[in-house]
Amino acid sequence: MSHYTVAFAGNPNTGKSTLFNLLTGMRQHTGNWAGKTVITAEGEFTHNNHMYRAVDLPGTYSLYSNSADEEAARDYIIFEQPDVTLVVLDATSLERNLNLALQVLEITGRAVVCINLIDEARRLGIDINLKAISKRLGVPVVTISARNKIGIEALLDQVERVATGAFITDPMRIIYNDEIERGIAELTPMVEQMIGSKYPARWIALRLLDGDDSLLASLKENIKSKEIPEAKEVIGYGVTC
Ligand SMILES: Nc1nc2c(ncn2[C@@H]2O[C@H](COP(=O)(O)OP(=O)(O)OP(=O)(O)O)[C@@H](O)[C@H]2O)c(=O)[nH]1
Ligand SMILES: [Mg+2]
Repeated sequence: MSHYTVAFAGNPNTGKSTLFNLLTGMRQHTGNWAGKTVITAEGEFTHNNHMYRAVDLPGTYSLYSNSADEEAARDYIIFEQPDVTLVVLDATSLERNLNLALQVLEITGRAVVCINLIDEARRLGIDINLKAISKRLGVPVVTISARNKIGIEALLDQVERVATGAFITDPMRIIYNDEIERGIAELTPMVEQMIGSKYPARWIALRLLDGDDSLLASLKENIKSKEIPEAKEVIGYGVTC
């Protein structure tokens, strides 16, 4: 039996813990207000003879180090490198929710996008073009209702395909303006040299250009490389975004 780790990421209140509880049989606190999951919870489930460790991350609007929750979710995805990051989106506010999905895809292609609350979207007459979204994002996209237990098997099939490598993803990557891209192109090889190729160098370079010294502090803590410089040595090196 293979073992995989699946991390649940998403905006607050998108039903991550509802799905987590359904799959693991656990009782993570759920409810209709944001910020309930403050501590990362872990549980287990099986699907098609594979065993999964599920990790319920705190809900975040971004991975830009604006809060302890964002730092925790960001660090888990970067340093723990789950086999699959399951991005849970609210079908009734896709535009806002997709922002986080794009950020996750900049860090890892080992992702599945799960559009939850499809029952609510249907009630509101929202029509979602699943094929188009999936093609654009380059990873499997599935609609579910965690509360009504709809679409769960199909979701787990896609998680399995990404976990086992049966689905080779082609994650959408944002191309920034020339100045930022030049900064990224200069910094990325330096980042790779500092921390090796195991980590998402392009994304880290982008964040360093943006002055994200919390990320630099996490790199220092998680990667015991003497080559990681002080924040002030890197930040201010490139363009101001
Ligand atoms: N209509 C509908 N409501 C849902 C569905 N899934 C979850 N909910 C509701 O959405 C609310 C938020 O669910 P949670 O599971 O707590 O959301 P969360 O993403 O863990 O929230 P945070 O921990 O704050 O990030 C709860 O009231 C759930 O009952 C669904 O498929 N349909
Ligand atoms: Mg939660």
